[in-house]
Amino acid sequence: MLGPNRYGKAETRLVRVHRDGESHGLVDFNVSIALSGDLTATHLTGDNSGVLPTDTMKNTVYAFAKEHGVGEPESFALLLARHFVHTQPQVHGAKVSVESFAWDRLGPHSFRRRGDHVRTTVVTVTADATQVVSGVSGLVLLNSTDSEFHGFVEDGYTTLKPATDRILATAVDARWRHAGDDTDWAASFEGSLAALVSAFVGTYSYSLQQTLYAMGAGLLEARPEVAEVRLALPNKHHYLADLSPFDLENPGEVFIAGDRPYGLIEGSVVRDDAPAATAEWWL
Ligand SMILES: O=c1[nH]c(=O)c2[nH]c(=O)[nH]c2[nH]1
Repeated sequence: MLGPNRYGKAETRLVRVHRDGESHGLVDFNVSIALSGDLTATHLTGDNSGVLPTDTMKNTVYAFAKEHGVGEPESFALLLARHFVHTQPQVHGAKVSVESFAWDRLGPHSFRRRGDHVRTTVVTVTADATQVVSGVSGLVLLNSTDSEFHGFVEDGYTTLKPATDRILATAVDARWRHAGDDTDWAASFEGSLAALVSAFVGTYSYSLQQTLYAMGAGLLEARPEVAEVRLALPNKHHYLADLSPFDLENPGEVFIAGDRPYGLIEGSVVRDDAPAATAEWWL
């Protein structure tokens, strides 16, 4: 028997220049589309009469960018997802994911790509439900103090020493599910990002787990339109360098930046009256 399936065009790279007057606008997206529905025939017999080519999906991205312009990633993803569900009777669900790369303005038509985090969105549309998830990935944060880790379980294999002052660093991968599908997406994203960062900065931490909860709760407090936040926080370990062979003291000043393995702390923070999710959306 054929199990769950979907298909689409992954990673359509779109750059849209808005030439409205002297000063150009620039939008830089990576768009992935996945459609599901009545697709049994193509899998079992090769009958493609219900298959909208993935090539067409790519074309639709570029044509819509011209016809409708491109604003917030959530709005563009909603436009595309609704288009496929509403115009293709055999398509019952559309998932559109967008990575948005930020460019800082250098002049009226000059830009510099911002090197750090990527803004993300995943929109899922079916006949009777719409779900919008926004997020950020690759947001690297570091506190050089105000972090301790001790009181943990010690068994026969434990060698970790308790830490009363350590570096806490992570690359935030956060997604948050909106309660509705009509929000000021730009303000919501900027406010959510600011809330995550401010909780990381402002939390005196006894574990990355505690910081994770503070970040999720901080976002929910700041943004009433958000129902649930999921975070994946790699613990970017920094090891105090042993300088004693050289008769040098090292009171939390020289560190070895670890690469792997790394701790991976994951969790969600959800409003107690949050509406149920209508599609899978874990990271
Ligand atoms: O914040 C931390 N949480 C852990 O669960 C953990 N485990 C570990 O070895 N170091 C840390 N740090």
